[in-house]
Amino acid sequence: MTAFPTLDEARALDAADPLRDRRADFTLPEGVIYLDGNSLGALPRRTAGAVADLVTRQWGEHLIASWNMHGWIDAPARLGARIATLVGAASHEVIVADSTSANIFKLAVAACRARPGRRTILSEPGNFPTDLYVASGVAATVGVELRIAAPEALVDAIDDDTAVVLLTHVHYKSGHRHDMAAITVAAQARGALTLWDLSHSAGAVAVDLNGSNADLAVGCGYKYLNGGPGAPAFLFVAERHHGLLESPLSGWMGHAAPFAFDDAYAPAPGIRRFLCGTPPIVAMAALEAGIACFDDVAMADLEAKSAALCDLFIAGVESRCAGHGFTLITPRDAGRRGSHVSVAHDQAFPICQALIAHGVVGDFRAPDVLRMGFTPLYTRFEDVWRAVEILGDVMERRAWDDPQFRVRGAVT
Ligand SMILES: Cc1ncc(COP(=O)(O)O)c(C=O)c1O
Ligand SMILES: Nc1c(O)cccc1C(=O)C[C@H](N)C(=O)O
Repeated sequence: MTAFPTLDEARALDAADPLRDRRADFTLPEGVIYLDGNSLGALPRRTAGAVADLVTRQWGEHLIASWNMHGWIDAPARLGARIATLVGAASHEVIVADSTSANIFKLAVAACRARPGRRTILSEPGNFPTDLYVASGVAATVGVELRIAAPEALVDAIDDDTAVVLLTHVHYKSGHRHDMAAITVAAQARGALTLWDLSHSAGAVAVDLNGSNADLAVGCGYKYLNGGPGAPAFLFVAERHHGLLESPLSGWMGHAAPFAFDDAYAPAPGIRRFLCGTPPIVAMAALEAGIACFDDVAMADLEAKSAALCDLFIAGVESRCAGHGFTLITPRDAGRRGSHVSVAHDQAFPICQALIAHGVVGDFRAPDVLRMGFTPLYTRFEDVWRAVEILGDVMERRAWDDPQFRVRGAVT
């Protein structure tokens, strides 16, 4: 077990952190330790100005001319190119569009149709619900079956009937990170395609889609990319599949020449064919501001800080909170996890609520998981240290054992 440092030692880690100045790019409320950036990223300082400029000057003054004048029409590809640098893709392989759920649908249908005769989509139990729900919808749409295999049995479950392997790279609950390269090799050896959900990886850990020879990927804009609630998502299609895979949502923005207004659909030659309708430009402006927070950030620094923050929290729970019934469910090996740490506890819900009341915002995931997200751009080592102290205090005083902390809202 790594030793838990003193507060001064945690502060020394912050002083030596190459990303220490990045926190100033965000608005974080006073007195709150925000450990939920893996669900909703914090507000970048530049976002309000960027959105205000878009609304008042671009929309308000330049109106429809802004599609050309302010590059609105290019926003999906421009933002995609920026995200590409965070996930190890080429700039023309990523585009911003729709929601993660809708993008899973588009790419999974396209993948199944690109593997005719194959009868299964393979995923894992406990994958993020939307991935499984959309996969069953895709299965019904294209006439295949959704097959579920436990993580340790996944590779062996890939066979000549598998059209696509749909996995979340970093598991939303446990934080477990799949070996993208190894699973991709195994899938491709059997002729299957891989579709990775990067919602909990992009902007949190180093992702190397092309280094892993991945086929397809999707991811969220509102978590580590800081695009704001409901931000548009992104999708990746490896260049070798461009021109071969077709979107089932053949909207006009994915047409080769949208402004030719032809009756017949002809898909754009590259990644743009995976657009459907008009991009949400106001939300795009917020996402662009969020992604700009990664300018000049080395992915290696991000990955190293994520690992160190998670290690610190694990060490803290296991020393300061020992004997209080927590079970670590996140891998200890930094290479096998993302940027959040989860512990199981039979009172996880009220403990989470008590922590929030004491200024530490993490989240609860049913049935018994307390999840803490460590966003490398703005979480300090001191924050993790204090969060552990407060958790220890909440447990010692049984502060969680209060009826007010058992009240559940619609969103947990
Ligand atoms: C792994 C994963 N995929 C997808 C989503 C969400 O998709 P959507 O933005 O379509 O709601 C989330 C979080 O909500 C997630 O954790
Ligand atoms: N997308 C969310 C929402 O609309 C409301 C509340 C939470 C979310 C989330 O993003 C949940 C998140 N994907 C998770 O990993 O649990």
